[in-house]
Amino acid sequence: MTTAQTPRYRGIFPVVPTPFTESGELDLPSQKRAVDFMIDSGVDGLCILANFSEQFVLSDDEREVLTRTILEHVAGRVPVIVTTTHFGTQVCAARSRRAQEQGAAMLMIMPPYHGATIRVSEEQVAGFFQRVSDAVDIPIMIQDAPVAGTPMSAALLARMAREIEHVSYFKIETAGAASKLRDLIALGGAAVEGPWDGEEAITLLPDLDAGATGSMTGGGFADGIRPIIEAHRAGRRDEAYRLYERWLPLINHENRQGGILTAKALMKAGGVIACEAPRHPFPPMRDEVRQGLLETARRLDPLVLRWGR
Ligand SMILES: N[C@@H](CC=O)C(=O)O
Repeated sequence: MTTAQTPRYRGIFPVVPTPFTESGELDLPSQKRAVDFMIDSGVDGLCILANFSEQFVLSDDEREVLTRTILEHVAGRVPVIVTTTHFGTQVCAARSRRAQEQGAAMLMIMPPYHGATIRVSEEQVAGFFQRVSDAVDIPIMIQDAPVAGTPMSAALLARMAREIEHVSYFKIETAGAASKLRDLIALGGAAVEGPWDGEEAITLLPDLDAGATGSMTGGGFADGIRPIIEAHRAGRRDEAYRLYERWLPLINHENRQGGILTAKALMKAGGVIACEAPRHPFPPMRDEVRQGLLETARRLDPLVLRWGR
């Protein structure tokens, strides 16, 4: 049995952004360069089709193209988590099965939600994950994110970890993430193979102190965040703290200012991708926000600003 001491995956698994052309088409050459840059920046793995990949503006056909293109291009260099969130259990199970066939290492899934008000009970949430788990043979990461508007208690998450075969990783992005990670680890024990955090690493240090073994960050500067995780893992807490202090302005900018478009703005500035535009109706990044982002990033000399030059 896999135990919490020997997780299959740990470390930094940033979200891969989805580059579009100015006219809003998928830009696959830029997509491949984004992936190559991210691997060069030192990721332990990648996550595709997440919210920071703008998954909500992609068609089903485009999801298929992106998954195939990225997994073929990565070609096993690092493990890839594929997000398969959908409200419908059958759709999510089919998406998940397909992602597994294409080579996904893990699936990331939010609980079922639709719009601002359509939600289901805890029992239905557990039943949803049970059926999706029954359809696959790879680990499932439950994404506990405010965007789903579905509060899941640590007790519910721990119960699903214990009772549902492939539910074993948890990305906790809610307020008070560190306390929730502590509760989840205490309640779930070895069934919680991967207690992770997200939210662009804005709560990374408290979450690592709480026992997080992985972090799903933004895609632009793993070369800055990975050393924090490694220093902490090696017990060099002062060094982890110093590094976190150094990178926190950029992490904070992504979490609170640049948001979903941050990685693409950095990659465009560094010559990694051709265009940073989002897809309509998502608004482009304001010039002042981009200026602040780039000024903050230049102080740190991240690889992203040098990789394509
Ligand atoms: N990092 C998360 C953000 C949560 O909504 C993601 O991209 O899905």
